[in-house]
Amino acid sequence: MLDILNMIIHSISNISLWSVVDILVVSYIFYKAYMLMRETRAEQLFRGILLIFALIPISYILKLDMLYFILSKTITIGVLSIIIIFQPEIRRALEHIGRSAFDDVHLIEDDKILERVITEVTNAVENLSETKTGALIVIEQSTRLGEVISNNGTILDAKVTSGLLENIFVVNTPLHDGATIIRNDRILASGCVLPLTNNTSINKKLGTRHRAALGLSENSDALIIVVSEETGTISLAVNGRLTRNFDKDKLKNILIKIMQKRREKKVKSVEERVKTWIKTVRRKV
Ligand SMILES: Nc1ncnc2c1ncn2[C@@H]1O[C@H](COP(=O)(O)OP(=O)(O)OP(=O)(O)O)[C@@H](O)[C@H]1O
Repeated sequence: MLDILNMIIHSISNISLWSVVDILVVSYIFYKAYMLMRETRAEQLFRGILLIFALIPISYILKLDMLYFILSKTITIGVLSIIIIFQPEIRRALEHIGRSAFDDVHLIEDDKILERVITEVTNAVENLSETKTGALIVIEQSTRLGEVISNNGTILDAKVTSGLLENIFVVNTPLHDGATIIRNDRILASGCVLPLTNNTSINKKLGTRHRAALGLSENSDALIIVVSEETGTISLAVNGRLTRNFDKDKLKNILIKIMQKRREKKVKSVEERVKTWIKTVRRKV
């Protein structure tokens, strides 16, 4: 016991300033990773890994050779298995980091243009709902959806008008199947295949159109509007949540609000970055 105590005291007395910085950086990364995984199925697994990480040095210090051997091997094999099992979560986390690290390019800056685009979209949605024409409309924000578009999508690059949107979804026309994607004030592509959600708690009556909307909202910050072919119900999927029973005005207000908020967040973060940069330069001069 005295040996162990001596070893701990010796190790602590050998800690340098760089080791402290190292520990702080690693702790910060672990904290951020935990925050990203919170409330996902990876959370419990992450806790398990932390426990194993904590037990490895303890088993080493206490000379529990068998336990130490098993735990260290578990970590090596475990890391590989985690990458395979949690590929969607890891991808989402990396996209999230990428999104906050780089400037957003697909946000409508001008309020008049934003209002016009959303008015055209919501007018179309109202008419599609009245005629019970199934539709899936994606409004891109900062997550680039190029990969989704290249999945069978047909590039249109046309001005957003309610007439064109309604026309796209007319049954038995070539582009009515799949999603239509709007980038800025342009209808970028139609007939796009979206990723389906794995969420098992979604209403069993909802089919693949709604599942596709929810799936994309889990993987991006896009706003996805669904018009049900069966009931004409208007739904909106945002950030992994599907909200149903919108009318035109409610939909218009919420879309404008979310898009303006996203833009303010961007302006703020750019301002903050510039301010920090100026402060650093001043300090150095
Ligand atoms: N992965 C996908 N990406 C884009 N669109 C899809 C995808 N899967 C299905 N769809 C669209 O949804 C249509 C099928 O809708 P389905 O009836 O299964 O969905 P639903 O959620 O019950 O909607 P509705 O209430 O309109 O019937 C397809 O014809 C296609 O246009």
